[in-house]
Amino acid sequence: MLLCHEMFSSLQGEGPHTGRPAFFIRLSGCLEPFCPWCDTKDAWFGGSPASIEDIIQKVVRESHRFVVITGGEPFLQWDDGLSRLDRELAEMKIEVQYETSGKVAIPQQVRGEVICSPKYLSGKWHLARESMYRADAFKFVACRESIFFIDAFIAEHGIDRDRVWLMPKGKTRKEQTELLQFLWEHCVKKGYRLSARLHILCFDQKKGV
Ligand SMILES: Nc1nc2[nH]cc(C(=O)O)c2c(=O)[nH]1
Ligand code: SF4
Ligand SMILES: [Mg+2]
Repeated sequence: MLLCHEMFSSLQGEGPHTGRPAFFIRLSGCLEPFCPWCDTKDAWFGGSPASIEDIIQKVVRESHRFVVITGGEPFLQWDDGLSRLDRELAEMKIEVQYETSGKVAIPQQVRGEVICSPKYLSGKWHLARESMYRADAFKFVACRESIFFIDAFIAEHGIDRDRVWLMPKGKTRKEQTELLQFLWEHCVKKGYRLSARLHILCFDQKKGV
């Protein structure tokens, strides 16, 4: 069983697969330190139990070949069923992408693609050491105030810049658009990539998209 906050079909709004149709599984539960800008606070606690069979049936019914597993922090439930879901979707040749903060160690044996979005809070980064080695790409929620710390983190860890996406901080279309030009100019300077949060540009503050 997995504790699930919501499941929905939408477009992947963030990172390397932006614009791609996807089935989203938002698992419940996150851990401290919580991010004040979090747009999924409702997923921090609680959730409804869903069996792996039910989840797979939903993916099949919606005919999706691409599944995004997010949260909350999805890897909190790795040993409670997520490892089985990961294996079964891989066996069905359904592509899986994880969205994680990396605050809990990303399991080294995970088969899906892992997009890690490290969090800078109270003057430090909150990333498990193992997460650094397993992440396939890094996505940073950025704004004018945090850009210095993000650059320093990327340089310190020698992260390949082709694996770095900057994404504007902000829950509304207005906040997003105000940052895009600044972030793009910074990406050009540093050799990073830019990601909008396309679902917010498309749907603004609508839930479940
Ligand atoms: N459309 C859409 N794309 C997303 N990519 C990552 C999301 C997330 O909440 O982790 C997300 C989300 O919530 N919606
Ligand atoms: S790690 Fe993600 S889900 Fe958890 S509080 Fe931060 S933004 Fe929200
Ligand atoms: Mg989201």
